[in-house]
Amino acid sequence: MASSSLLSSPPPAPLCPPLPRGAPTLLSAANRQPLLYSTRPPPLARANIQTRLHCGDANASACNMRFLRAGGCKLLVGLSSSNRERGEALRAVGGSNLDEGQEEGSDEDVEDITDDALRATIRKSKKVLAVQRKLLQQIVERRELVSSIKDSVVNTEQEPVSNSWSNNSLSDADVGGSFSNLNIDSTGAERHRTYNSNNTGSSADSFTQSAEVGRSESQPTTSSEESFYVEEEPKDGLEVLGLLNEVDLEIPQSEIMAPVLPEASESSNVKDEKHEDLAEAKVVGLSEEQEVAPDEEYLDSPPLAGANVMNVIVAAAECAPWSKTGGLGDVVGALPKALARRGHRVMVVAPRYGNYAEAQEVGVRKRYKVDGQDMEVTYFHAYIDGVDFVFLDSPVFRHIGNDIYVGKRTDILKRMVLFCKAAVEVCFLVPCGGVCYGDGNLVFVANDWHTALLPVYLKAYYRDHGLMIYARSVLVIHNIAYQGRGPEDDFVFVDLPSNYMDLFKLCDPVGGDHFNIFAAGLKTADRVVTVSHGYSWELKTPEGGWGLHGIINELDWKFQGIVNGIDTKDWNPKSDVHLKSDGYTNYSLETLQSGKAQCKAALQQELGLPVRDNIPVLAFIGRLDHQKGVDLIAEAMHWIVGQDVQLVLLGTGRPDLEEMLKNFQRQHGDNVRGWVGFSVKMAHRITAGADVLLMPSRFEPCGLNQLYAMMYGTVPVVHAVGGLRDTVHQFDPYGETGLGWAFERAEANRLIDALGNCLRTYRTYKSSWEGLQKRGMMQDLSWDNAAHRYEEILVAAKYQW
Ligand SMILES: Nc1ncnc2c1ncn2[C@@H]1O[C@H](COP(=O)(O)OP(=O)(O)O[C@H]2O[C@H](CO)[C@@H](O)[C@H](O)[C@H]2O)[C@@H](O)[C@H]1O
Repeated sequence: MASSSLLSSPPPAPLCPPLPRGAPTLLSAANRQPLLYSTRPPPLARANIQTRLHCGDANASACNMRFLRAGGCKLLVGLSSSNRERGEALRAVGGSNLDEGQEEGSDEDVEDITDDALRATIRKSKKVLAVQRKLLQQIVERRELVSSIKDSVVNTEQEPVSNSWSNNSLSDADVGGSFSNLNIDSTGAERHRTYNSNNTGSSADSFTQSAEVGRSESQPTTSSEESFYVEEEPKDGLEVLGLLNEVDLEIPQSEIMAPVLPEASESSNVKDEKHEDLAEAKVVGLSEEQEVAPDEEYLDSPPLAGANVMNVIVAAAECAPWSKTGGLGDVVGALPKALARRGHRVMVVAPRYGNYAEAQEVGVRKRYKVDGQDMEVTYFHAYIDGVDFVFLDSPVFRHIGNDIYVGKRTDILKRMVLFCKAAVEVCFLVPCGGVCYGDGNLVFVANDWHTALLPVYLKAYYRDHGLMIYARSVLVIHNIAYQGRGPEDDFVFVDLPSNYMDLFKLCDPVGGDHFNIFAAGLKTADRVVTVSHGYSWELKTPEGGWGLHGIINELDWKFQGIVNGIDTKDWNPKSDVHLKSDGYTNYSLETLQSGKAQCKAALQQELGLPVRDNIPVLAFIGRLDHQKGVDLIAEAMHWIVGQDVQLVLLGTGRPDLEEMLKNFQRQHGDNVRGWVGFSVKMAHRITAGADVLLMPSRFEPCGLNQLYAMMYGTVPVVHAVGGLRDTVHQFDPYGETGLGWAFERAEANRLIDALGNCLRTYRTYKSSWEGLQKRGMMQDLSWDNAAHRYEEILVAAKYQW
């Protein structure tokens, strides 16, 4: 067994010298301020990060402190001289987190600072307390409402004639329906909670939910126990106020414990404060003069990860919108934002393939050895939608653009070696918002074979040496067909001790004895995820596991499927930026018929097809390769062109398939368009303008296009495999249920059967068609559900030893 040979071998020397924990090692070129890390992982993200600043330049220091305050840090301010300007600068940052640590500053300065700091802290605390008070009020009001509802129900049963409900025109649905309870999907998994904002006041469920906001998880929901909370209020209040009176201005617990994200914009700050406030909501008694009008904005905060808040670093070869060749880029561009919305501190690390306007150089440089050559990496950073995007710049990545996997096998391998070596250290090197992530409470999320070396490096360079022992790794399988296979000699490139070779060795009928990067990553990661339930099952079969099924079966205990979500900001017909010109229009469920008809006409016009509203427009979007089954469409072409339909294909990939697309257009110019290329704009426009999306994929780990299609009222016809089986439920004309057509075998005649039924429904059964469209659009396909599932995996990894 690979693992036993690893254990019996002497620990290999670290190839990249690890950074000693707790040492002030990292200097940002811009600021050159040593950053100290906490030596124990805090219970919550960044709970006890301390940073010591030496204030040379007043404005720079103030600026740094803004960052640090936004990052929830406790500042220990070292004053190197006293002057008015510096005092002003310090006041400008609010100073609520200022601490002692005056090395040479005058008492006057310090008093000013501490006064301001005290005032700011009190102001902030008042705001927090006001929100908490409002929450309690809501709890009480809703409890009263619920008990009055219960009374009414009892009265109804006792006095059927004088029914108080009928007076209020409230049905049963009104009582429990404002909060749609946990939706259970076909696998029995919890899907989502949704609130009906118009009706929260009358919902028992919404009452429970609101009450939970102000409680720790273990706290019960019965009314007697709720009153227990109320009785506890004064004690909490005293605790909070006591904190304010402490001379050394320790940060109030509410600030320390809350997940806080670095400052980027006003709006994100407001959101962060909301998180703080609600996460730590405890009720305190306030005197009249202490009362502050609660800010309504604080109250509609999304659910938090609570005590599960972690530091998460997502590493991937591509990240939309900066780099994307397919679904991996989409996932890496969107999932981190959903995790950040839950309160985690989240970073995405990706190579910098071009000049990205949003990202600024952070001034840190580091050299790594790859194949005996020194390669320098510089780091660029942008903070967007609550996520730190860190791009690694090196000549080997530069100017690749979207041709991410260009070059020889060994060139790609070396790029990924460099990327993974640098990515595993990014938590020490890049001061996001002024503070590095550090290695406490940290989990890396690696994606596909390109970053499967990251869990291996984490182990070989660090954990085997007693370093980064609290950091964990999760590996996500987006597509097992690409594994980073090569001859065993490739091992020299990955720069690992020889006893690690066992992890990479694989023998299968396809590759014989070979070197396999995905295999090593799967064995080393603390948890493994794949992107749908269907695919998680298929991966364990010889047909679906592509040689890795044996390993996947062995690691079943740490393996799970989570269906991808979609970025509902990017892919939303209501707001899609690509539908704002050239005759296209945004539309919603309410304007579906007119909006979609307009988009269809605009698409036909843009592609030079006859503009006809009664002809069904079929579409295919995807990589042109064996996986996507575009050749099945080719086989069915003779039938398709006889159906009075229009067909639009957008794709790039294998040259022979690209040529095939061009030929389709040449041969059937009146009805078929084959667009060879990669165009995000066209992908959006086709999704909006088409009536039907074809996805005859031979295998499909999850598939995003069918999800996008359903969001846009475009009905999918798919091969029932992997994530397509999970997400496209077969239309049942009798029950008027289902979302599209899913055929059982990847064969042209099956595709023809399914498409035939689909076209018949489109032409003959208009109301059924509309039902299909609407059911698709009404689903909650957002990443928020999946992010919750990922969070469970991250926490499981955290407690994995
Ligand atoms: N020519 C073109 N022009 C513009 N856009 C194009 C395009 N070709 C493809 N795209 C876009 O690329 C994405 C493709 O995503 P998919 O999930 O369908 O497939 P992919 O196989 O790349 O992803 C892999 O990873 C994802 C994420 O986990 C899994 O869903 C999937 O099953 C797995 O194969 C979509 O956003 C699509 O619009």
